Amino acid sequence: MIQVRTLTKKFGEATAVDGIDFTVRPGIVTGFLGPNGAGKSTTMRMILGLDRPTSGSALVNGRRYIDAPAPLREVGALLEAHAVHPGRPARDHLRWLAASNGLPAGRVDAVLEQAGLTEVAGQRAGRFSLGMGQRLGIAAALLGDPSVIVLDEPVNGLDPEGIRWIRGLARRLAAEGRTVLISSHLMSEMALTADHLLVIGRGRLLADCSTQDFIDQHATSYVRVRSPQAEALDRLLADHGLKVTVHGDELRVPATDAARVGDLAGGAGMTLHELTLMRSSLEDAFMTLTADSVDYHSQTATEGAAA
Ligand SMILES: Nc1ncnc2c1ncn2[C@@H]1O[C@H](COP(=O)(O)OP(=O)(O)OP(=O)(O)O)[C@@H](O)[C@H]1O
Repeated sequence: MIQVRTLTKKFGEATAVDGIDFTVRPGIVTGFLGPNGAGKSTTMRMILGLDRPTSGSALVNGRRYIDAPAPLREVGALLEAHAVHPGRPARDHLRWLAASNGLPAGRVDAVLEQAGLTEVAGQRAGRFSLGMGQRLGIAAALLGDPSVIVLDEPVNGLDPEGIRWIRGLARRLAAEGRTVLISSHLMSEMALTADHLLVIGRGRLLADCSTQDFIDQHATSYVRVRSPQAEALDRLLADHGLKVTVHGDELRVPATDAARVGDLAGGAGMTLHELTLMRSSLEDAFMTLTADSVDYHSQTATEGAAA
């Protein structure tokens, strides 16, 4: 597992990561979510020993990554910028990595297969599309059969098929009992991929909970009611203890009260023109949560949209 304790990183006066604490557990996919510049990459780089913490610690399986005797067997990582010699065929790139890290050559074909690159293994990496390049980066991350996998924005720039592939792979790796940490700035993508969410904004941890809890807590829902007798209906619902709010020509009641609204209106002979369950999207919930932590954000309203 990964344990991060009061981890802080300052670049001069600027604090990129501000005393965060979290634990990433095995067997599930943990999503590391935050707007641009929130501190995701810096945190991941500290986990991987590429940046030195200003204070605090980041431990992988109980020790610092740089103290691991065989790092590639312990942690497989895909960072945003990965160095691949453009003239070298994909298979040779992986062979070189395996040899220089004392890993068995047999792993190369195994990870090519896992990444769906067997057919193109002889092609030069420089000719690869973005999606194939990401697959090669992931193949390299899996070379040491690591128990911990860290992927920084793996779906960035990928087409829907590539995104679905990453999602499936992450879930398979977690189901094998591995610890999987994936960063993203896309809430909707993480909601589909991650079991657990760590939400970060301006270097601070804003949420550390299961994806389901996040949805339950942050994605609000209500029932939209329209009726030509709105005023009378408002009084009727309020008389029966329903919490009604009026927004222009619509009434809103809690999501659980849809059937009661229908029953009460029907019983009183009132006409309904609409009875719709409305959900604010998770993206809205994420933007609301991180609104104060975004460096530059547009002024457009994020009013709840229908699911
Ligand atoms: N080497 C560096 N020197 C100075 N500032 C840095 C450095 N690396 C990151 N920062 C700053 O630290 C903050 C966090 O950056 P980081 O890259 O960790 O964010 P992020 O959440 O990964 O965002 P993104 O999705 O845009 O990559 C940003 O304000 C960034 O400008």
